[in-house]
Amino acid sequence: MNPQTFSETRDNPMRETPLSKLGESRVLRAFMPIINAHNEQVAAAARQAGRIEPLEVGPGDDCAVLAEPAPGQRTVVTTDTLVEDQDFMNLWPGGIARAGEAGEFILDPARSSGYDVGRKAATQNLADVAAMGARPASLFISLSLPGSTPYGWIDGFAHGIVDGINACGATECVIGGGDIGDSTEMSVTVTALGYTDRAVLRSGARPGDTIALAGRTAWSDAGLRLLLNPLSLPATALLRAIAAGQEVEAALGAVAQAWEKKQAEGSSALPEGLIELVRTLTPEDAAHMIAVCERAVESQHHPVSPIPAGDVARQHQASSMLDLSDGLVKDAGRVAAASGVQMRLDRAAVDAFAEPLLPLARLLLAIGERNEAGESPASLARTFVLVGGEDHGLLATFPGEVPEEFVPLGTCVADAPERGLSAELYGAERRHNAVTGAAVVMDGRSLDGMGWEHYGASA
Ligand SMILES: Nc1ncnc2c1ncn2[C@@H]1O[C@H](COP(=O)(O)OP(=O)(O)OP(=O)(O)O)[C@@H](O)[C@H]1O
Ligand SMILES: Cc1ncc(C[n+]2csc(CCOP(=O)(O)O)c2C)c(N)n1
Ligand SMILES: [Mg+2]
Repeated sequence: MNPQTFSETRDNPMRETPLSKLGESRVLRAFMPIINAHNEQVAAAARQAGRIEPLEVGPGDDCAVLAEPAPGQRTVVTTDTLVEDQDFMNLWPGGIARAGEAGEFILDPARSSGYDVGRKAATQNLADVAAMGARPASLFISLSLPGSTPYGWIDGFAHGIVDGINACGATECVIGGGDIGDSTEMSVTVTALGYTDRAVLRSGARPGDTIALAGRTAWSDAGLRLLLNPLSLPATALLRAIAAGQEVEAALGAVAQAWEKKQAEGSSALPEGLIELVRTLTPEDAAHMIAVCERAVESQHHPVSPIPAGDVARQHQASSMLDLSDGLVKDAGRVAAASGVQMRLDRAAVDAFAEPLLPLARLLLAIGERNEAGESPASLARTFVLVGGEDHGLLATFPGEVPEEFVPLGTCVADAPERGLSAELYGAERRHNAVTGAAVVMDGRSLDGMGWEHYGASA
């Protein structure tokens, strides 16, 4: 997966040249046309639609000058940073095996390219803007990169930002400017601005509102787990061999040998669980499993947030909204805390999101993924849905009709009195509420505490 990334496949004579050999102004001279071409496209579309062009002054001066928003519009602003080895890796421990030309398997770990980082940086900031019920208007990009970074990385990054904007459907969003500077590690900070006539906050959810999700969840986390597990390489090589019709024992022999060669030291044997699993697979099963793996890794590298759904949610009177970056339970818990309600998730709806990930959960269990909730693929796939972050779907609550972009996931109920709501509001609900004081509940059990935590571990 993610084999030849954008910058690696493009014919660019400066591709391998380190930034330190080029200097800031030459880097910017090469980088800016990619940004300007995108801005020009957005401006042309605005002219054609009879809208005001978003940038009065684009990149090149001390500041950008943004066109005034329409009367009554509020400006929303957010910023987010991606750091090497915390949010992406230049070289991951695992990845998906590729087929070589002679039918052999290439067991090289995945790399995050500049293009991948650009896609992710754009999406995570656009999602925050959309989660306020706003339309993204502009991005500002700060790049801190070691001088050894090849120019191809930054060229790919610019294309990744532009493709990220387009893939998410943020059609009115321009790139207003940024900064580039030397650093010991790679880090990328994007600031995003957007406009709305009503900001949808986390604090507006009320008892009786329907909880619903637009876009994906769980996939990016499943992809992360594959990328972090070195055994994903021989495991996916086996799947490819079986999918291609190779006899299972022959495939096991060939992949075990290739994997042994690849490992300089340490244990190189294929896990028993993996051997057992692949012996049960038909070529069709293996083909399906590898397709699910590819989609998951693609979701980690290139998450796509349904940006227009943020505006739709606002128009459908969404009472609260946020993007899922840290996992359903953790992020729903933020709405619960801000709104003073309890979020009750519907098990069947959660399982419907988990179902397509079952083949990947089976594979991950076979290569040693720990699953505290039990050993079944179903419980691991459900865990991806509950704790998986970084797909940047939009989680909203609706007092009335749920727009078709959103899938219902549960209901807000009155909170326990000790968490802030009055006894009158809480009322009869208390008798049905098996877990008082919990923010997020499923099947009458508190799910609080699950999710991604910087400076901590993902539960
Ligand atoms: N260094 C900081 N200075 C000021 N405010 C901060 C700082 N770090 C975080 N915050 C604020 O804390 C809140 C939570 O930040 P966080 O980055 O978790 O946002 P989020 O939307 O929950 O996550 P994500 O950005 O992944 O969607 C935000 O309102 C943010 O503005
Ligand atoms: C190398 C590597 N390790 C771990 C992760 C997982 N991860 C990083 S940040 C985050 C939550 C959102 O963060 P923020 O709130 O800062 O947007 C998650 C789930 C990754 N992507 N890459
Ligand atoms: Mg957010």
